[in-house]
Amino acid sequence: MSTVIKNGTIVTADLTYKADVLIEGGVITQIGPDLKGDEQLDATGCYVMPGGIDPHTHLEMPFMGTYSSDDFESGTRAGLAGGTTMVVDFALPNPGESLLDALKRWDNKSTRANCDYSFHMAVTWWGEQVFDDMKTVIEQRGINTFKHFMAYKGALMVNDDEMYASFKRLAELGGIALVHAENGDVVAELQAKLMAEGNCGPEAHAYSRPPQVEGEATNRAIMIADMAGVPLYVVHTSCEESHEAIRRARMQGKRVWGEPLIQHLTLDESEYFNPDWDHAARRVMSPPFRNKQHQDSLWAGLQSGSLSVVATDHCAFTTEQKRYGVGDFTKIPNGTGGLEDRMPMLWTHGVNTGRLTPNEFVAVTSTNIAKILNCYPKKGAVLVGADADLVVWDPEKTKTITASTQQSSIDYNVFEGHEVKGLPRFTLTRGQVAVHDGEIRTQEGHGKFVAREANTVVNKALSTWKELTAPRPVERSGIPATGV
Ligand SMILES: NC(=O)NCCC(=O)O
Ligand SMILES: [Zn+2]
Ligand SMILES: [Zn+2]
Repeated sequence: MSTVIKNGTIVTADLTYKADVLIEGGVITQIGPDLKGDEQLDATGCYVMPGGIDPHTHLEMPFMGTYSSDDFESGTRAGLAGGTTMVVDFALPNPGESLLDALKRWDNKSTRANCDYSFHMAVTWWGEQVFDDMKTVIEQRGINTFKHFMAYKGALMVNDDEMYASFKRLAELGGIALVHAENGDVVAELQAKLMAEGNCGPEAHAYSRPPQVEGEATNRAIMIADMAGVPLYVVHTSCEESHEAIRRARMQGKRVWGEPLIQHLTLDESEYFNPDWDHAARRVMSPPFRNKQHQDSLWAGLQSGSLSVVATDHCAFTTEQKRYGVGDFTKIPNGTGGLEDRMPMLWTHGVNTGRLTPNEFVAVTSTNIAKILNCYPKKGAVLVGADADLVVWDPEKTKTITASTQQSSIDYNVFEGHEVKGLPRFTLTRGQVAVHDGEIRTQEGHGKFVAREANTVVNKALSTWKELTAPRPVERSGIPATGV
């Protein structure tokens, strides 16, 4: 069966033009005028864009004594409802667990996905087993991205020596390092101090994680990555201090990318001062929301290209789960949702305000990350041969975000009450219509794993440069070289 999207305007990261799109067998087979298909989708007045890719989700994640509430079924359904057609989740090994055993658990959970997905592998401890497993994960499982938590001391955090060892191994294998950049030692001290002083509420979560802890860790990760010779992707960049480090590194030619979240772009720290404990705790995430100056910095980064991708870090906990931290903010499970809202919120606050062009919107929600992760143009493109992961975007469609109509399984929405203008008319996952003019038609289990090869063009360029500039002994006549 074929499907044709008619009368729309195609918007990619670099082009805008009128054409129909024909889809057969889940892929785009023709782009041009007057195409015909068995099923017709009317895109009059709409943009036809690559579906969103959210490179940062935690679905059914074991964390802080519980599991995040959206699983691969509800999470990907939420994504599709908002125009996202691929998610990348983090496989987290327990201490001492092999990377491959952790992946088996993620394989089992992801069988329920409604859209395509991939995994990043987390390095949560270091040893010979991890060193060996990394090669298998890259070469046999098609995962080229490895995350390192510089925070969550006593749980997921790795130290500098572990991080350097892992980064060097990644450089050797052609992988990409990811970091959650916060100084976990300083955060732990600040948490203890605040609690001892009677600062126990959700606002203290923000006090315990000032921009400096993020700026310091981002700088450190950039320098360690540079010494190891590995490309670096900094997740959830929330503040000027971290952005500044990324911006400077990029200007120096270092291979570094930054990923702001839609939450940090559109919500601010005043949420934590809300007199309602539940309201504030529901917004506890790391890094915390910041002030307007930091938000302006993030927007400017997207405009200028010093920041590359907008994600969600979707990690949704119910109010009941958040209440584990009543009386002790350090026990509030960290995380917020956003999968359904990322694209409409970014369009509303980015494109409708003139901060982003529609093409830049496509770049930061889909194409840039597809290139970084090495799944372009299968994903992130409107091209013949690409997967038909598409969103037919109606720039006139409006709604007020509310938990009562959302797909996510939690009982609130951090964007509750926000008006958005710009929403999907249709969302297609490999050619299958998952959202049809407001009606959800997702199919559990439709999603397939997207394998991604290592040794991307960026890896190759960086290793060529590092080889060229490697320290070399100076040949001196009459003095024999020694050493092992
Ligand atoms: N971000 C957050 O608060 N929770 C999810 C885990 C992480 O990414 O740090
Ligand atoms: Zn994180
Ligand atoms: Zn995360």
